[in-house]
Amino acid sequence: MTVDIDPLTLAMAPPPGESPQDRETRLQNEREAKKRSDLIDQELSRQRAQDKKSLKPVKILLLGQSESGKSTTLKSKRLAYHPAFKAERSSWRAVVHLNVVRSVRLIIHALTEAEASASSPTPPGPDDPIYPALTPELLTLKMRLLPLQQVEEALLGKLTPGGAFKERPSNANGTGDSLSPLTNLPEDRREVAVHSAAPWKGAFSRLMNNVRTSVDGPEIAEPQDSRDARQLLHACAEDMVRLWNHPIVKEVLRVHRLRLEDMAGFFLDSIERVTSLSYEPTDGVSEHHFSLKAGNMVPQSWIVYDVGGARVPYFDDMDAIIFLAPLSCFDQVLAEDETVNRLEDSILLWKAIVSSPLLKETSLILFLNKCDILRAKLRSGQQFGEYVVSYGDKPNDFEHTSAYMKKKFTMIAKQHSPEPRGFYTYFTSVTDMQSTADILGSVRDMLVRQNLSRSRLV
Ligand SMILES: Nc1nc2c(ncn2[C@@H]2O[C@H](COP(=O)(O)OP(=O)(O)OP(=O)(O)O)[C@@H](O)[C@H]2O)c(=O)[nH]1
Repeated sequence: MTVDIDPLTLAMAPPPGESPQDRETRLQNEREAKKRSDLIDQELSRQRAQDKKSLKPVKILLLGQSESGKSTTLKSKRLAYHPAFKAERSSWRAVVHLNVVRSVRLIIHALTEAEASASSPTPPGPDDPIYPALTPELLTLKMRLLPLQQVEEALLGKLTPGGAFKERPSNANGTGDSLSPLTNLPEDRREVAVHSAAPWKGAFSRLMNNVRTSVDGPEIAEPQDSRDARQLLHACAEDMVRLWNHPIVKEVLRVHRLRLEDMAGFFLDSIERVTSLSYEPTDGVSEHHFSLKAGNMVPQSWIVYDVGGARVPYFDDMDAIIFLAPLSCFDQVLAEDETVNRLEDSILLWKAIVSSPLLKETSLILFLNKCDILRAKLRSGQQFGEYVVSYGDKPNDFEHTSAYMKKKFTMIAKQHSPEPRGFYTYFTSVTDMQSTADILGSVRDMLVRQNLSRSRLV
């Protein structure tokens, strides 16, 4: 007969022939070992709870000239799109749309003033504006666009918590014609604007309060009223384009001294694009939240700000800047200015960023990117020194050219940083999602260590 005894039971079994005294000693030892083990467990969970509190999110600013690989970096395997990202996109779209309807409202308001002045029984005084006469076609356009006011309400509802702006001024017939120009609006309503750093921060922090989720959070569906708003905007697109391009409207705006094109959030020249049903906003600051977890560590939250385009942004409180410099573009020129070499432009942007006093305490992480394309170009015989004259006739291979560029970027960081700061470089091909995810993992570890040592925890 066989007895099925598992090895653990066997190991824990009292030794054969154990005396009552030995048994008591053994049990006492076991009780003490258990007590120690429980204490260790308690300490570990206390530390974990403490870490959870002390681990601030890592805040990263993602920068680089257009086409340098910013979006691709964000798409790397472990940072794949997730619900919060979608929610932010749709909120950003709401901000763009809000700016469109708001601009249209201002035009309608100016037309109403022009109409009122034409029908006024008293002749205009010497200081009164002289408006051109409005055509019946324009008056019809104006009527047709009035329903857009509801869109503005819906969008404001989406962007501001708790419908804070329900009590907006409106005239007796409810058309909103009596609204004052933008400059007379309450401060917090003017804030929902784009192309201007400060208002953006306000608008986005409000958005984030509304839509912030974690990686594990639920998917946020676009609300019905916001979808209706998009449909209505789309349906009105043609009328809005006609209104904005109408020569009499231009003249009325001139007399009214309203220069919409100078205002934050000007999108009237892009009505067709931004009101298309498939419009996905790409312009402006977007904020990406996710959390990365390694082994047993507490998940580390990341916030990555993608400013888009080649501007030096105004952000404080960042842990690091990831700057993407595409090395492979040594033989290309800028689309907007064919006299400027793209690699040279990247160096200039780098110089501007590292010299910025506003970002002086932020660590720099340089991704010398598109290394795979650089390799392929050099292998096919493209001569690096022909475009980067200072390179001279050094060997035309990846090792030498990449090392040369690393040295150049490093020198600039050393010479132009207002204060000594953390500086790390990586050669990257961010289309290789796995290796980018690994590099971001190292960046995270490095920043976590940096944060911990700053707060004297290690
Ligand atoms: N082969 C290769 N292609 C890359 C690499 N990085 C980016 N690309 C490609 O370059 C193009 C531009 O990359 P994006 O990530 O869109 O660049 P971006 O910086 O977000 O560009 P903007 O949106 O214009 O600011 C895309 O087609 C990418 O697939 C790389 O390391 N290797």
